[in-house]
Amino acid sequence: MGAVMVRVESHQRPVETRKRYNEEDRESHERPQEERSAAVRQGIVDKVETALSDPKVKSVVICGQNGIFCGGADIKEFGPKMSGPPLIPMIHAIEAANKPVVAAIEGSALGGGLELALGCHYRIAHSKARLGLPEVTLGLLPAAGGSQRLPRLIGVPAALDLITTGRHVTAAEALQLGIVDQVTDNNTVDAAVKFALSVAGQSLDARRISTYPCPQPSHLDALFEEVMQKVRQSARGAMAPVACVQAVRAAATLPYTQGLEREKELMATLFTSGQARALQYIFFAQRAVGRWRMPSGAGWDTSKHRPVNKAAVIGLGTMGQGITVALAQTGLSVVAIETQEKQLMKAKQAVSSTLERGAKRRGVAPPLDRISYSQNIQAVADVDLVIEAVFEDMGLKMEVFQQLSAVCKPGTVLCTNTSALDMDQLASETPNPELVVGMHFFSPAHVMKLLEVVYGPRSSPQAVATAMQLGKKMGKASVVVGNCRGFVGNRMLMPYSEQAFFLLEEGATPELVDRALEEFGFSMGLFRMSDLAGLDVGWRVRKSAGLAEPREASGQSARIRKGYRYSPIADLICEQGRFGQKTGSGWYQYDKPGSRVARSDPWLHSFLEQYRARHGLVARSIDHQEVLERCLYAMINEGFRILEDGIAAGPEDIDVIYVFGYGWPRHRGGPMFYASMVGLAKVLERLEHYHQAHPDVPYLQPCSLLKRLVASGSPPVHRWREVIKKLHSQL
Ligand SMILES: C[C@H](O)[C@H](C)C(=O)SCCNC(=O)CCNC(=O)[C@H](O)C(C)(C)COP(=O)([O-])OP(=O)([O-])OC[C@H]1O[C@@H](n2cnc3c(N)ncnc32)[C@H](O)[C@@H]1OP(=O)([O-])[O-]
Repeated sequence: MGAVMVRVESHQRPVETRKRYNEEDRESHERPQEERSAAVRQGIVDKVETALSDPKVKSVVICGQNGIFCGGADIKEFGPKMSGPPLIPMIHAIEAANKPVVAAIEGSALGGGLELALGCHYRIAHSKARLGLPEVTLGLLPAAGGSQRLPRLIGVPAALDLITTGRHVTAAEALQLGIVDQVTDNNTVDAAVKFALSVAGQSLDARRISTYPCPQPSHLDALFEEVMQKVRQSARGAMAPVACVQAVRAAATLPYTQGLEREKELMATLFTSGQARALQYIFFAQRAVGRWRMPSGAGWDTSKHRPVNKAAVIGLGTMGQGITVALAQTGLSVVAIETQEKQLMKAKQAVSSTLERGAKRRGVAPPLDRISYSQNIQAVADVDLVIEAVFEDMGLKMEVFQQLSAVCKPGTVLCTNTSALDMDQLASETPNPELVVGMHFFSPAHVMKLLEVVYGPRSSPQAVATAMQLGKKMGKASVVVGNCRGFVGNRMLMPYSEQAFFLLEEGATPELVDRALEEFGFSMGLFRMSDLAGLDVGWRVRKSAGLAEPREASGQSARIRKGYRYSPIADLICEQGRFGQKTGSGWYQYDKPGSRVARSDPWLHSFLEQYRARHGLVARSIDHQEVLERCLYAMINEGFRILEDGIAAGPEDIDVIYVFGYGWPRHRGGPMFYASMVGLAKVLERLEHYHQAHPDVPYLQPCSLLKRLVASGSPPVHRWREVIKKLHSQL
């Protein structure tokens, strides 16, 4: 006997076994998750010990199961008391072995999985394998020696990049970096066994990474200062990226054992932090939204999607161009329709250059030949799915849907990219409203990860399943939501921005509000974001809602709409032609139209003072706490209304929407998770406080679902779905 195989059972089962698993591993699968993970570690310890003590065994191969090496520690197992053998001594025992131990890496070697492989003497990877230390994305750091071994193996700059970003690298890049010793296209385990036999009996002194000196770049201190500054800036308050830099610094400046101690200390500051819980919540929320369900009960596991091999985009404005790029990058054939010739030529150029840039970055050929352009809607006769992205005007969209109904083959799924119009009204323009759904992309559509898939009262589960499958193919975080004004994301944005406008009336400035939101972790505060998106977009929406009509310049009625408080400030500066970056001025001023650097604008400050004087408003000092409570709690309150209305099935849906589409800081878990962290009773009390102060602001009136959750003892966020289900069953 030569090489012995130690097989690692992973917690992520390939797709086909997720729905069913065979009898023999029913026993193992029915054991609690944490017991299973502890058993995996115990299994490795036992098998390696046996192999090392068996004189017939010359070398050992560690491999995974189901084509996956190991996705790391079991996130579900994280808690105060973890059972079974700890990772670090287990990996030390492997590294100290007197027989070669080779890791056969297939699928993923991530986190603790890569740390296990770094403890082995050699690493053989399949060409399709993905490797990385993504702990920072979970609010943690590589805590099984990874932050000490990786810098010793590949150098400080490369290790800093992988550990502070958590990005996965391909096997090819891992070979180039020196993480793996060989890459194979064939059976990895066979290749590893062959390799293990070939190195049997050879000295292993030079193969124990923890004994390596850490390469010292000449400008070590300057390098760490520069990286720490960059990391602090992009982290926007996230703790883990900073701790990752400190851990790698320990590797570069301390002996291995002391570095390992430092790694442990830093991990202890992160492990139970609110941020780690928020990031791990989002990890599972991203997977939970894939298990979508409609109020009818139909869902991901009961609805088969229609095959989509050819898709069409109608209207090649900014959104249409982004959607065309995103579709072409999936390998689909795309028909791009634009009736205006000039716009068609402009769009073709923009789409081609975007695809060329993307292909160059990925080192592949641009899929330009997959797209056919036409001014004639007849060209979509043989497509499987259409995404309409024409100008946001109901009349125009209804016309397009009438034309599509006449042209498209039976069964074609018709999707609208509207962000505010009633998609069910569009469905009425077709003989098959069951085939109509919303696919609400976010600009730029080929970059932004979020996709709201909107079902109307007549949308079929199959049409929803088809849109969700296409969203997955585009690499989107796709969330199924019901049809209502603004769906989920934009609907919650209304109370958020309304409060910000009211705060300006009461004495705040755009700078103060934005600073509070950016310190909270948003990449951009509301006013800077609005200037980027264009103030005319929101103005058009307020006009179509009958809110923005100009009224006489002073007195109470200018600030009342439909009996409730309203702030016309944004409408008034739009009337001045101030639409933000695109016009060179908005809530801030910019050097010239199109420039992105926002500077305080004295004109806007004096405009606010005159506005307050005209309406008899007295400015008062407003602190960051009030800005956060009013803007975020009003948004959260609307989130509860959305859950109550069944427009979103659970808090995870809302949180994934806000993290992937609205810049909500990921390390804060999303608006609903944040509410659970703050404490629902606190959120309710503060809303009641502000509603009492502003009884003419209905968005501040606490939602009954929030009251119900508080009354039932504020259950943890992952239990809200039960309360909501019970609520809906009683309705
Ligand atoms: C000491 C050490 O330093 C530290 C402390 C650590 O090691 S911290 C841990 C570090 N490891 C990670 O960050 C890797 C996280 N996982 C992934 O990135 C991906 O999963 C994947 C590996 C690239 C596969 O993607 P996939 O698209 O093929 O399938 P999936 O849908 O994502 O996953 C399939 C199923 O497996 C579940 N799952 C995946 N990884 C898991 C993990 N690490 N823990 C628990 N569950 C996990 C997931 O929730 C889903 O469950 P369900 O939804 O079916 O119920």
